[in-house]
Amino acid sequence: MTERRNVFLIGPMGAGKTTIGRRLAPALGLDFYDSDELIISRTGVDIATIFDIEGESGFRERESRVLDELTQLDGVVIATGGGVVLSVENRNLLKARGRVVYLTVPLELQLRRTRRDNQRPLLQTSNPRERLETLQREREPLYQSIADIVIDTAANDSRRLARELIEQLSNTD
Ligand SMILES: Nc1ncnc2c1ncn2[C@@H]1O[C@H](COP(=O)(O)OP(=O)(O)OP(=O)(O)O)[C@@H](O)[C@H]1O
Ligand SMILES: O=C(O)C1=C[C@@H](O)[C@@H](O)[C@H](O)C1
Ligand SMILES: [Mg+2]
Repeated sequence: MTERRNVFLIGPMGAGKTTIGRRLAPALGLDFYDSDELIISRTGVDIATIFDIEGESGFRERESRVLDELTQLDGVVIATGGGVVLSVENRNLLKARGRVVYLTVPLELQLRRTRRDNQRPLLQTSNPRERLETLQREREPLYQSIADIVIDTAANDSRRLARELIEQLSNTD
């Protein structure tokens, strides 16, 4: 078990990692970071552009560097990218340096939540439903393998979800 106060939010696109992390951090008196947003602000371009120029592997390298840096802090909530669990090094860092919260979301809701913006290059396909299903099949065991807490976000109210999460975190101190 980690000595750090850190909380790491993992889960697929549209699970609400960014949305809930923003609420959770001030409520816990911790600082909030979003790894996707940090990558965007450091490179000065959006994630789709990074995928275009460097491929997914270039993005994954950036993501691993940012994750290593952020998880060395103490007292942070980090909203990770949906694919962060693909690398065993990332999974080990997350497991060792904080408590890991896996946010789950049913497919229909996930589709609805991700439909609005086109910033997610992996969903720029003719069949986003199939893509989300495939990604989830591949990643579900990886999310589960490092999760300390699993929360279903289908209740659809981020304020209540943040409260529920604070409760669960205090029970697993
Ligand atoms: N609990 C919720 N209730 C209603 N809407 C939500 C909830 N959580 C997230 N949303 C909405 O779903 C969309 C996606 O949420 P968010 O960006 O937080 O997901 P994410 O897990 O960070 O995804 P990504 O991995 O792509 O960064 C946003 O428009 C957000 O407002
Ligand atoms: O699920 C994924 O692989 C991704 C999720 C987003 O958070 C971003 O990190 C990027 O669009 C890739
Ligand atoms: Mg996010």
